[in-house]
Amino acid sequence: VPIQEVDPTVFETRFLRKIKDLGEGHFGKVELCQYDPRGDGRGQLVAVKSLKPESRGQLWKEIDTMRELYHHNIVKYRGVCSEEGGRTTKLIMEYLPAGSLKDYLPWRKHQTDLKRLLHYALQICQGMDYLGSQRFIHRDLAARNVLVENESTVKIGDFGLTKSMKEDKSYYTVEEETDSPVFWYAPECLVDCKFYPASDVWSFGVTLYELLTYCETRVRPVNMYLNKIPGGQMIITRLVEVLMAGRRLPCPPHCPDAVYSLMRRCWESSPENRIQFKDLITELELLLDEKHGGDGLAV
Ligand SMILES: CCCn1cc(-c2nc(Nc3ccc(C(=O)NC)cc3)nc3[nH]ccc23)cn1
Repeated sequence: VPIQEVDPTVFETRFLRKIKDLGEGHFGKVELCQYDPRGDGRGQLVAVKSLKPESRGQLWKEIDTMRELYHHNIVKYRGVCSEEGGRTTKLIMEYLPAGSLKDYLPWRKHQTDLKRLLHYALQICQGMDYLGSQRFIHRDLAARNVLVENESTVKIGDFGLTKSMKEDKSYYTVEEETDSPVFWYAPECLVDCKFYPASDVWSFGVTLYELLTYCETRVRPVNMYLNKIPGGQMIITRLVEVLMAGRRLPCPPHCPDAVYSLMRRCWESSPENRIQFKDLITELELLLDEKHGGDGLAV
């Protein structure tokens, strides 16, 4: 009898055992499951993403996106699990035990020095530079979407809003208005609903701010912008006014000037003036480079 060829990317519902919820969003949810086809309790742990039925079409776009991405700093696609008749499909990914930067950093503040924060920043840029090279725009880069594999490796862990640019376009125009992460959005996204690769650089700048503040909720972007908006009533137009007036998130406590100036170069008003991921990689490597005796990090 010919050996039965098993496609390792096809997961059967009957062997998926739910262990706990990992994350919830407007999209749906991500659960920790054990995939145990042998039934010996030694199956692998996987992260399983399922969407609310109305956004099921979106999940297939996310699956097709993840299938094509291979990079050390992008969470690995494992496969799909289709319930009976493909009514509900689930995306199977590698499970990262330490959770997102938002789960991890506040608890590990004292074991995470500036050098390690910048190493995380470098890895995020490497993942994003690769994503851009595949002509994808992420549109939701934030600390909550960066997962921690271990204390030396982080990966971009969610592609729910990622879009590929049409061949003739150099940006993506938002059709549906989902409850968007406006505090990570560049002005052109808020005003014109246009997303350039440079829009992801803006979001990286906000993510770098989150890193340097260890994702402390007291100083998280929404609080910092809200107290800049008169009356605290947050309307997108108020946020746009604050940004158009040149206001930006403040330099985090103990953040070296060299690092804050990188953030500011991510927050140039016009997309074409912003630093690019490949240059952020160079700058971060310089700051991290021993040869410079870390003098670039003089606070
Ligand atoms: C980012 C928004 C969507 N999302 C993705 C995930 C996810 N989480 C994890 N691991 C994880 C998460 C949380 C915790 C925890 O203890 N929290 C208090 C521990 C481990 N591995 C993943 N692989 C692929 C996706 C994914 C969770 N939410």
